[in-house]
Amino acid sequence: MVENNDFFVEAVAEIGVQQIAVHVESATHLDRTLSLIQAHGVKAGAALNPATPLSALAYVLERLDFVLIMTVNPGFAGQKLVPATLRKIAECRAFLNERGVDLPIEVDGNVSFENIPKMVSAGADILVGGTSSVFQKSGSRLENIQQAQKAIALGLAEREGGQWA
Ligand SMILES: O=C(CO)[C@@H](O)[C@H](O)COP(=O)(O)O
Repeated sequence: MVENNDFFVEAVAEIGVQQIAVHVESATHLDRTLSLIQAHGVKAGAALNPATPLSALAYVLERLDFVLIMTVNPGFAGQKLVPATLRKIAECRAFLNERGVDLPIEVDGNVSFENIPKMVSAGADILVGGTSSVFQKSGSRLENIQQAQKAIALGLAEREGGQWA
């Protein structure tokens, strides 16, 4: 999470990223910053901290390419999942569906092998692989990715079973 968003959008877009998420908590003019991101040909997302309600998305839905639900309070790696965020992922999917909006939901924070199935089952489509999975020290990068893929498959099967429906 950064402040001075527009400065970082310019700097990060220049290095050729595919998507940028801006925190609604640090955006003075969220709609303007999302437009700025898209003007660089980059996908624009709105990030919500764990305690920020989904209603913060209501008037930027038309601008969004994805939603980012923070599942820890941003700041550093190695934190424990904030439990309410699992429910929030499912509620975000319902919030979008109710408004006829089909956007991918990204999740960031303690995306571990244990949490991935729950996150995917709840509706997460994009996972940030940090120290809890892809960069976990106990396995090689390849082993970690394979384990993450198995966890994703489990979550997708649970999602189809309709646990959160
Ligand atoms: O930056 C953040 C949280 O502030 C995250 O992107 C973490 O870095 C993800 O890593 P783990 O939660 O898996 O340690």
